[in-house]
Amino acid sequence: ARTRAGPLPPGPTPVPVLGNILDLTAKELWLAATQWAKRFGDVVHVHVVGQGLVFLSSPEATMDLLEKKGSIYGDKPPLVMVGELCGCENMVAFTRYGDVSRRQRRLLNQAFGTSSIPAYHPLIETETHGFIRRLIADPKKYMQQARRYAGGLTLSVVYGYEPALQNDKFLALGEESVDLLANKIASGGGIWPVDIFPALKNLPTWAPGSGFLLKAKVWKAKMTEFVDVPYNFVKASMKTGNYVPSFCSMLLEDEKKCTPEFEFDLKWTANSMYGASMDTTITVFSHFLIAMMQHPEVLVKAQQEIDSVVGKDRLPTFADRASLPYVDAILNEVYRWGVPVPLSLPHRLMEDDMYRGMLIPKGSLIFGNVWAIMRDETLFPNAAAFNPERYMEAVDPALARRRDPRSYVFGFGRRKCPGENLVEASIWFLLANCIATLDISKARDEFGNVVEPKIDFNNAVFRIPDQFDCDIRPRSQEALAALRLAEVMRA
Ligand code: HEM
Repeated sequence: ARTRAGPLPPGPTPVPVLGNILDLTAKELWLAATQWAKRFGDVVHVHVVGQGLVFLSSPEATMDLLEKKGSIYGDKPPLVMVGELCGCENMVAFTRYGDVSRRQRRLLNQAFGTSSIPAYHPLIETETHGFIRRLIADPKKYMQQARRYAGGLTLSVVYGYEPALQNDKFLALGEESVDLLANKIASGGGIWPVDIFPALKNLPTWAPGSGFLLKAKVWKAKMTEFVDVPYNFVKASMKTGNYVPSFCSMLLEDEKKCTPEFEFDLKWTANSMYGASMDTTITVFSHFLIAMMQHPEVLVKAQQEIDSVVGKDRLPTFADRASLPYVDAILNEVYRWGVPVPLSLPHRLMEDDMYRGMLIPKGSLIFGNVWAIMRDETLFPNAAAFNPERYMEAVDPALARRRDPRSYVFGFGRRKCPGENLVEASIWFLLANCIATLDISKARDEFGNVVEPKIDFNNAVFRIPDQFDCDIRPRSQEALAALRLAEVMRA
């Protein structure tokens, strides 16, 4: 048993009753959290209406707590509305730490461990080249195209489902469910009045204020449909023997294992990946576009690297990766500079814990402040600048690990992003092929004047920029021919 002794970690002075709720309404909360870290240190405690929040803003603190003590820092908060009422309690990102979450992680590790990733390479190639072709055809709609790419890649990797070119029904269902989840069910961190006053869930549906119960019923039906429909598609296509290998088919192959419990875990785990891959992928891609627009010299240097290693008559493949260090440096710097999920996702602490003489109380929500670490001047001199050259210098392995953005941008410990290995392949391939085939620059107005892109962030969880102006066009006729050739060779 732990002793409840010691002061709480320092933090901004709470307002009576409301706690620090005023501090938390700030846009880009990670900026405020980083200011607190400068004033109070790398472990900051804040409370909101009785809920403790702890922000960890250094590699040491995230490592010591979220990683090394992962078994008590791996829970998620109980969410009555999101979990119980809307049926999302079995989505991987919301499952409480325990048997279900361990079984889900086992499935994910099996299907997305490093050794399984090459099996997905053909799917990644198809989806990426299709995306680039659509980008070239309609560059103004790059955001929409990126959503379609992220959704299509996930559907094909998870269910072996290749979306139709127009009005695909699974993509439409996916969009609707993700929108529901992100903007309705779990907006504002997923905290509803019923989470603070659980008795509200017993309100009769005629009572004033019970509207959320009716909403939950409709939303739950939609989420369940999105869990069942693509899963049933895999099962049906496996029966006919005509199917593309996928996360689900790989795990369903051994029929003896197919107990109802196994299938329940599998279909919820599969579904969780759609929402988890959408905004994250789009955020990373957007930061890549912004970086290339703002640093034409970086794009040119990477294009020269590809031209000299790969040549101009074909596109980069996974086999070229080791010979393209500058492309990898760009990938690193896009992760570091873009900081896709700046406060990661909160973990719930399961027991009182003592750290450097401070008490971190059971039930606190713990945020890894990835933003603060990625902007740490001692690790990254001139941290605000996009500069891939910083990853071209040789440094000792320990320092390389500390500066590797993958140690942070995919989250921490027992909840670390299970899609990391897949992303490592798919985003690398996307960047390398965009660099090989596209010119990306600031847009110009009708008089030919450069339009400075307006970059603004309005999402509470992802550092996803609002739509900005950007000029995307094919780099050359040769690049277009190489793209056509790659697609023909596959067909
Ligand atoms: C560049 C793209 C991506 C980034 C930056 C990213 C980042 C993250 C982060 C920061 C978390 C929270 C980890 C934590 O709580 O400590 C997370 C969780 C998760 N990610 Fe990703 N992710 C990406 C793509 C994907 C993809 C493609 C998939 C699936 C194929 C995926 C599946 C998941 C799942 C299921 C979780 C929940 C894990 C849990 O709570 O146990 N992610 N991701």
